[in-house]
Amino acid sequence: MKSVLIGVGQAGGKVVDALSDFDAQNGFGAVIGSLAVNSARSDLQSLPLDTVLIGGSRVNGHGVGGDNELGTEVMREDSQEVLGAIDGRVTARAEAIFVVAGLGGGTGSGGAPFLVKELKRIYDVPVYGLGILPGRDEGSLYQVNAGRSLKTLTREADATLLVDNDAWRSAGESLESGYEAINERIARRVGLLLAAGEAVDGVGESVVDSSEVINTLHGGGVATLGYAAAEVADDASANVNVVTSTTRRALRSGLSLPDTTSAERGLLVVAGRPEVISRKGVERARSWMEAELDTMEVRGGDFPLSDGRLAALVLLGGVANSDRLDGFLERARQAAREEEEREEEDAASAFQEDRLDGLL
Ligand SMILES: Nc1nc2c(ncn2[C@@H]2O[C@H](COP(=O)(O)OP(=O)(O)OP(=O)(O)O)[C@@H](O)[C@H]2O)c(=O)[nH]1
Repeated sequence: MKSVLIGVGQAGGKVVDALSDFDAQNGFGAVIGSLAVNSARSDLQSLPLDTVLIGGSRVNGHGVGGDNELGTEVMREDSQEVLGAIDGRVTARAEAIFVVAGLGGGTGSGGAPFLVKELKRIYDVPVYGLGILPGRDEGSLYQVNAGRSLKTLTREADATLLVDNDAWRSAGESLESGYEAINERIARRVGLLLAAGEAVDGVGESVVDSSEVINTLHGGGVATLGYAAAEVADDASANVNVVTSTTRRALRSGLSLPDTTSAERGLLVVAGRPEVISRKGVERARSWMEAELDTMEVRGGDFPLSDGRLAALVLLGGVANSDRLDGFLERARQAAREEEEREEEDAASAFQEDRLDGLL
């Protein structure tokens, strides 16, 4: 799926960089344009991408410090410049635009939904959000910001693909030190999804194409992506169980939004050498996904690759049930309540002090 990637904020820029790099290194050609937008100059300087600095007159290149309302404001004020920079990149070849952001910060969480809305007014191609949810140990400001941002992003975007920052982190890997590794995993998985149907090695029997990705995301809401890979035998007939068990792992333990148990639509992409992909395995895996997700709409297709391993990539659109998402929303609500209580206490104590001042 020929895509233009726009990163907003620090995480957004780094993930777009990792994705563009993955696509270029593999020669897929699915990423046809990229741009990083931020209110922090230093974050932009370290990226090998075209960049736009926003909010210069407000925050002087220092970022918005987690203030997501300010993040929206600076994007609104400088939106013409951002849209101008995007304009030349969304050519007639573009099939989708992805706006990528960490939803817990200020610039990305506040700026991304506003930018999505503007892009949707201008372009006919779908505009998707790729949102990174804060891990469960991140502070309450991150949870509150992400809760608010998720609500607007899912309303504005054609679909919002969520990656929970705890999902693709290895055991023992701290979040800070693990960003690079997490970004590489995001790049590999999302990069393969975008590349499915693009530059492929050889001709498969039923090659997936971009319209299947678009149809799976069509209808909006939250989407999640799962991935697992395994070694394969050289003969497809010996790989029925490899396809089914890899698909099961992708869905049960490889999702970007873990513990998703039902969705409106699904897509199974099996990547590997065409001669080792078992058709029977793909059909069984697809039926299993339909039963597992409680939907009749699971598409399927191959992604011929010369890679020695076989990978299953599952995309779920219109996520209906996810314990992880529910857990996050509860954390965000709780953090918002605590923030409100703190604000009320601050206001009350200021009032008491004012009264005392007046009496003295
Ligand atoms: N996966 C991943 N998450 C990141 C990365 N950098 C930051 N995050 C997450 O993104 C959220 C913070 O968003 P940032 O992108 O740093 O913030 P920002 O949008 O630049 O906003 P301000 O810094 O407030 O101006 C937190 O939940 C972080 O855990 C990264 O490189 N990869």
